[in-house]
Amino acid sequence: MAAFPFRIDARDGRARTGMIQTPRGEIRTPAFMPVGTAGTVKALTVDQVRQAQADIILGNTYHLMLRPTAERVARLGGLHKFMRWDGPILTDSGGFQVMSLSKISKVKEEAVTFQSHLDGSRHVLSPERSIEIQADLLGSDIVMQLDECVAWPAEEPRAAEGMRLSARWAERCKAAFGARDTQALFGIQQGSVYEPLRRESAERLIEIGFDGYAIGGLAVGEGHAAMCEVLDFAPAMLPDERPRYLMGVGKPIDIVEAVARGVDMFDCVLPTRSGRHGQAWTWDGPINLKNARFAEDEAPLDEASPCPASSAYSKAYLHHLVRADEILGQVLLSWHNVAFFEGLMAALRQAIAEGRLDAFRKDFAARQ
Ligand SMILES: CNc1nc2cc3c(=O)[nH]c(N)nc3c(CCN)c2[nH]1
Repeated sequence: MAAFPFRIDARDGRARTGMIQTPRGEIRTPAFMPVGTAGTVKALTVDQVRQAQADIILGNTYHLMLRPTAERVARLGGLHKFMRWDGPILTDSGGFQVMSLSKISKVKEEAVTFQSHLDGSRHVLSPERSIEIQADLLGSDIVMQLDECVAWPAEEPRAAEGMRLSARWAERCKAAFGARDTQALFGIQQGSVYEPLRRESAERLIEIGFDGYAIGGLAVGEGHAAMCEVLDFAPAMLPDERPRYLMGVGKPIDIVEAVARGVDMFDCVLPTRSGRHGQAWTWDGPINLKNARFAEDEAPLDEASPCPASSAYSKAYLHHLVRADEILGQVLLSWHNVAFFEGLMAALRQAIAEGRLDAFRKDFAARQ
């Protein structure tokens, strides 16, 4: 197991900024990972994703094992070659997607069994199979353990049951992963909103030993305030010297507040999904280009941005594309949004390096 070097260059309160060194390139932290679920960051070429300043993207075991199958991706040279992304890729392990997407699924000690949401075919995903898919077949750089993300709200006994199953699966994933030294394996903390469960989960993961530690079980409907309450104690339970990844987060304000509480890595479909529906994220909050007020607005979304989608096209043109349901509208807004999220991460890294994160947080919250 390779504990990729993680250099922390500066701290501001509980926030950290630094860099994770991987065989396929550096990851500047705090980092945002655009989601490339089925081998594509939807509507964008890998060159546009790179130009938007993303260092790492996320792939999904669940989707790729169903289509085109992990074996086919392997026969075609692995996920990096298949999709032409030459930077680091983190893959999620599939359990969360089974619960949120597949029609029928059963969670047992041995494995999760489920029916494909595409054609109803039956599949089995065990901790060992998830590791094989991610590490051997897709060729992921950062592999996630298979876990059970319990639906919210969960009573404490149910949350404890899911957290303990995830801890047992963590053990099996570590054993299946073995001594690979060019790939990393991350554990996932569970325990819902309960501090004692979050602590037990963290202690069990640290006992097993991982290259990085994710905070799972959040951004599942609890809302910003409840998520921040958990983040007031959960990240600090995880090793200070390893990367901490908050899964599925989130809106810009969620990211800002989680960075301030010690989180280093994020992923969310929001920039691309909202872009496909006409929404653009800006420093003054989200806007929807469908709105008539943009019909003759000649200004770009952000003229200071290095991303052409943000600085070279008028809002009037984007309004037209969205109203006409033109594919280019989805492309340009997805591209702008990913660039905006990466610009937010760059601003956070700089604020931490200069010791002015609190001022940044106040200004940002006031403008959203
Ligand atoms: C959108 N909200 C959200 N919450 C998550 C929790 C987990 C979680 O608890 N475990 C895993 N494996 N993935 C999660 C994901 C998927 C991240 N791409 C989540 N997404």
